[in-house]
Amino acid sequence: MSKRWFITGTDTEVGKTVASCALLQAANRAGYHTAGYKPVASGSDLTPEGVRNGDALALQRNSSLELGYSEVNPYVFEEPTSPHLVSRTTGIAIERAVMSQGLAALEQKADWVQVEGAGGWFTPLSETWTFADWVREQQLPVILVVGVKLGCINHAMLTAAAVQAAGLRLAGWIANDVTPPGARHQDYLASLQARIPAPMLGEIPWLDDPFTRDTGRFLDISLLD
Ligand SMILES: Nc1ncnc2c1ncn2[C@@H]1O[C@H](COP(=O)(O)OP(=O)(O)OP(=O)(O)O)[C@@H](O)[C@H]1O
Ligand SMILES: C[C@H](N)[C@H](N)CCCCCC(=O)O
Ligand SMILES: [Mg+2]
Repeated sequence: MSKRWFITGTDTEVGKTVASCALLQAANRAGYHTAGYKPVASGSDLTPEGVRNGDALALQRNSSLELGYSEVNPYVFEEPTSPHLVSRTTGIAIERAVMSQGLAALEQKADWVQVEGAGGWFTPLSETWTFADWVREQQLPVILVVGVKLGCINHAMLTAAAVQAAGLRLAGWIANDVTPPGARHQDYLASLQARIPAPMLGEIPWLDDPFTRDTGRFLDISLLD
């Protein structure tokens, strides 16, 4: 049985991909055969190889297994907006079955599969369902990435409450420093630690090059057991 995780965040642009790459690096170091998965990506570029999303490419690069692009990212949209909107505009319906088949295929190959969502917990995938509905269907344990800044305590508590209301396990959370530490930084961390009902796996500092550095060392994945 593979270990499976769903990586959500307190918002879009809070470091889910940075933290996902760090988690993959930590799992690689622990000897897992890892695969990253970005089922739905919006905000992508047309390249000679086809439409490519930066998150998916980063997950592909940091997976220990050699994975084809479409294995990592079945739904790729160019416009950087909410998936339900770009799905409507392009006429390409996002189907749960396709998302689930992609996950099942990676589970055949990898013993550690990490799924990155899009935006925050309730990002809509159509007029009638959200990413959270699929996570619930899949019964994935959730890891929450908190972009540490003013406002994140409320967003973290709302997300933790929603995950628990869905009957899912909040397995851990990661503090990601999206700015240089300000005067209240330690107070924010302590406030989050006191309120998020899951272990803090680590803190990723503010870095010049968060995608090219060895960031796995900032996380303790043994806390996920
Ligand atoms: N620890 C960090 N240090 C410096 N910059 C960071 C850090 N974490 C994230 N960033 C910057 O913040 C931006 C957003 O990060 P990232 O792409 O990981 O967010 P995301 O939550 O995955 O966004 P999306 O919702 O689009 O998937 C990136 O430009 C990244 O370089
Ligand atoms: C384009 C962006 N970077 C993400 N890929 C998608 C964010 C969806 C947010 C939906 C919302 O809550 O408004
Ligand atoms: Mg991302």
